[in-house]
Amino acid sequence: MKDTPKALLFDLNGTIIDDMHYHAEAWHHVLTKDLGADLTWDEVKVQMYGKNEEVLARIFGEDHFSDEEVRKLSSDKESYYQEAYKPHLKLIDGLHNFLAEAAAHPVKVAIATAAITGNVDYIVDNLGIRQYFDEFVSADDVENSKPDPETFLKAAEKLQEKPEDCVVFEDSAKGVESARNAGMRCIVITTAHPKEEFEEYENVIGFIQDYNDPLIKNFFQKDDK
Ligand SMILES: O=P(O)(O)OC[C@H]1O[C@@H](O)[C@H](O)[C@@H](O)[C@@H]1O
Repeated sequence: MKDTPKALLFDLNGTIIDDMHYHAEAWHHVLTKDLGADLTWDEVKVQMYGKNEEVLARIFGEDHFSDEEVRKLSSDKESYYQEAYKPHLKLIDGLHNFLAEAAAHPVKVAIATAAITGNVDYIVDNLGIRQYFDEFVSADDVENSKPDPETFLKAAEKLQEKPEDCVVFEDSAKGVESARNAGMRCIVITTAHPKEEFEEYENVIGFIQDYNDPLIKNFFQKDDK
């Protein structure tokens, strides 16, 4: 790849694993069945970005729930999600090879996600991939989640790299927007959203369907010369 980055920042949900459908199901259950909100499946999907407390505040208003209620609703949502997704837990095709290849190159690697630390641990430890990551930034580490740039800026800071030396891997428009706000280039994986949804983002440098794409196969080519 031209201008090989010094750091790779991976979003988690939809980017490392193809699980956004299960987040949508869990949110739909909590919001419509447990809380009785009048929201369609598509409306739930539109609201489903950022930290869990941000999702709840967007839908019900800032002070609608107490902190305790927010914690309980968030924990319910993650329990539904983890139980439903567990039988399907697997890395997106080609990612294991790409992470192993990155480990053999002078590039730092982090997970930078809107998910809570409990979900990061659940995914990373069940898949046995913790050793591939130098740092983790989750919902619990930031004041404002995506599309705010804080998640990606914090990851760059932890890795001691500049935003322009980072490449972000993302699957959602709000995530790409967050990377843009952080001044970072972005490769979009089209697991959950088609290419057309990203037209307005000039920081997108490529689209992949999975990590067997030629863009990924040739990622470190310049280094190897
Ligand atoms: O930043 P990521 O890894 O794409 O995570 C996004 C998702 O993280 C989940 O934990 C939230 O409950 C979802 O609402 C959100 O969409």
